Amino acid sequence: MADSAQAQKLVYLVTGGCGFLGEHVVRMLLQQEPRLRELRIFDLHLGPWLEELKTGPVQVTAIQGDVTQAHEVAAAVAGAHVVIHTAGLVDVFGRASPETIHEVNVQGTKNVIEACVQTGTQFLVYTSSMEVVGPNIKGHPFYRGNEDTPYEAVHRHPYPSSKARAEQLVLEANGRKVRGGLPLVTCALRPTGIYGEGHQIMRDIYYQGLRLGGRLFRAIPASVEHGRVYVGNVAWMHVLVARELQQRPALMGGQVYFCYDKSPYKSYEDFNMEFLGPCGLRLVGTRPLLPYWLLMFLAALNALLQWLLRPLLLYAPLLNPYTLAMANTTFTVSTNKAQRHFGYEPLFSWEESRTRTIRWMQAMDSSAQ
Ligand SMILES: NC(=O)c1ccc[n+]([C@@H]2O[C@H](COP(=O)([O-])OP(=O)(O)OC[C@H]3O[C@@H](n4cnc5c(N)ncnc54)[C@H](O)[C@@H]3O)[C@@H](O)[C@H]2O)c1
Ligand SMILES: CC(C)[C@@H](O)CC[C@@H](C)[C@H]1CC[C@H]2[C@@H]3[C@H](O)C=C4C[C@@H](O)CC[C@]4(C)[C@H]3CC[C@]12C
Repeated sequence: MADSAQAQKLVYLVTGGCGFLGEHVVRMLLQQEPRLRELRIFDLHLGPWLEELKTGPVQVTAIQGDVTQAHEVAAAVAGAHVVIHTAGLVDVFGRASPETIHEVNVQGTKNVIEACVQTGTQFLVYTSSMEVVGPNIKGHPFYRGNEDTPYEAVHRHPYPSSKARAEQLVLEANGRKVRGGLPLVTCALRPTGIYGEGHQIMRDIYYQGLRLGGRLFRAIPASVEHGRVYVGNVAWMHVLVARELQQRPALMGGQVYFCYDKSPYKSYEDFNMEFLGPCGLRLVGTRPLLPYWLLMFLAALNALLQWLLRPLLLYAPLLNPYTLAMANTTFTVSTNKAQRHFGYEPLFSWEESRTRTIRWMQAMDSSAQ
């Protein structure tokens, strides 16, 4: 066993380390990566909770920065052995312009790649998304597919388009020579809909239900399966893939892996009720209460209102044409590629994932009262 000084020798950088997923990746690294000497957390918005991490044996370096600024990224990457790039603009609600989404998700990823090449960082893990595959603009279902399932990945929306381009750039960069002459080794992880402690959309849906007297109204047929994965398991997969990428570059370099666990296949709304129900909410209707054409009309009306009101205020409801299409299209994965390539097994069972999420929501509820 190498002595502790030799064991703790690696510098990791997590971009977006203060986000919903990023925070779980940061905490998982500190718990599960024994070779960590320094953990750099790069984010546009640093969280106050970072201070509590600075009391441990690992040097935790918080870096406030913008991935769209190449020089800031290069300064943060310089000297890192591994970069986990989770930073991104996750917007399907029309909050940011298409240009801004592209600038952050695509140009920001280009800046991370070039920083690795210029400074000699050899390992890069990118947080991609299921949306790189689908649902496509034709609404084709993807039923329990895997990384090799044929599917017409056609996108028009800025967010999935930006994620698809960024993933492509990361995978194409695999094998490029970095400073010092060694090859850059990259891979991309594709989470489906992540849930768990800190999930803002779940929080928004909960408060929407409270405003409606503890009721949510079914809009999507229960038969439409939507892939979900617990944030702790996604974080664990990031830590494991970053470790094993160093051991098996030939096998794992340039590969994509769906993030998966034992979370059940359910509709988006029914799945959410696994957590919202124990918090006192009720989903009204065993089938959609409104016909789909009326939902499409209301979604289009929301999009029109957003456009009309934009000069005055940001109106960004959950229901818009894109989110309705997404929720209404089956997209689930069934794969074991991560297990076959780098021995991934979920760290948290479905029961643990569910319990942890419910506890978070109940704590959020009690603090809100
Ligand atoms: N939430 C999901 O269901 C889901 C599913 C699949 C993939 N993903 C991907 O996971 C990653 C993290 O998503 P999330 O849900 O945690 O989102 P999030 O918004 O909670 O976190 C994103 C983080 O990136 C930071 N960031 C944004 N723009 C930045 C910039 N210009 N420079 C530096 N930092 C910047 C934000 O401050 C935030 O802390 C994203 O790349 C997203 O596409 C998310
Ligand atoms: C208003 C109803 C129709 C309601 O059911 C809408 C739900 C809608 C807000 C969500 C349905 C599917 C979600 C997306 C999915 O889980 C995967 C995603 C990929 C990830 O990279 C980012 C988040 C998201 C786009 C996620 C966003 C919320 C939904 C659209």
